Amino acid sequence: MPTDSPIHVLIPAAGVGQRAGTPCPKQYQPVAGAPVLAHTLRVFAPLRAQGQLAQVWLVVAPQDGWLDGALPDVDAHARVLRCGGASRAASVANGLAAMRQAGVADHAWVLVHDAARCLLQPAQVTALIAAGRAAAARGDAWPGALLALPLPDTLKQADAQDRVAATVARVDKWLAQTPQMFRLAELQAALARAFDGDDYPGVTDEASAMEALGARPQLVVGSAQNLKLTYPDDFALAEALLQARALAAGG
Ligand SMILES: Nc1ccn([C@@H]2O[C@H](COP(=O)(O)OP(=O)(O)OP(=O)(O)O)[C@@H](O)[C@H]2O)c(=O)n1
Ligand SMILES: C[C@](O)(CO)[C@H](O)COP(=O)(O)O
Repeated sequence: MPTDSPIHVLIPAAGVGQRAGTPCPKQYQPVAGAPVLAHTLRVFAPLRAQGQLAQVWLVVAPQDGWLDGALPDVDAHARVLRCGGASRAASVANGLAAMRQAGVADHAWVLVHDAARCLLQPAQVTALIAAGRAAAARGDAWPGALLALPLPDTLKQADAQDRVAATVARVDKWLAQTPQMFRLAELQAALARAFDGDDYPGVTDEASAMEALGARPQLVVGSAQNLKLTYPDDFALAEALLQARALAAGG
């Protein structure tokens, strides 16, 4: 299979953001002057303009009533798929099926990226793409790669009462981030294999589904700034980081 297959981005954005406690689904919450999702889409714009990316696909919930108001120009940045599912994995699986129906090749690369990680930077995407292609070029079975962060803190294992049961060696532990890069048909097959008729138990990211097939995706050092906005405090941090970047860029 060609290592230089077209590269697509798939952004699952069909969650409700329950833990964030925002008045709207967190991907539509304004941060530093724009909805979280607008910042996320903006990361991929220069890569598309340079021809590194073929298309960005955005998965929202079928009943989403926020997108058109929050991002009236979304069609300029992404093809919108209103096929979100009950879980992140279901939204990704539905998005992949829609991409294939739309004619995207089986061997195309797909970079799955959380809408809620709006602090990703284009250089990290470029590094990930290089690692994914290198995995294919060296002949890895089910080649792929993901951004991740070596664990920066001491890791504790808890007992049922939240007391420390053990200190776990952290030298080989990483925190998975997104984007995660795999070939479309291989990721689709991995998710189909994980489906139990209702949901995708144990599939908390794309790599976990691929690992169950036997894949050994390449870990690529991301950044602590590539955080997933999950809890209320995360929004103030994102606001500060985005404003600092705008200032540094002279904006
Ligand atoms: N059914 C779902 C659930 C999540 N996501 C997306 O997957 C990403 C990561 O998920 P998470 O941070 O857990 O988002 P939510 O599910 O919205 O958050 P919560 O679990 O707090 O409700 C988000 O961009 C979210 O919109 C999705 O597309 N479809
Ligand atoms: C995919 C992910 O962002 C990798 O860290 C994470 O697993 C998503 O978890 P969530 O609980 O669905 O937010």
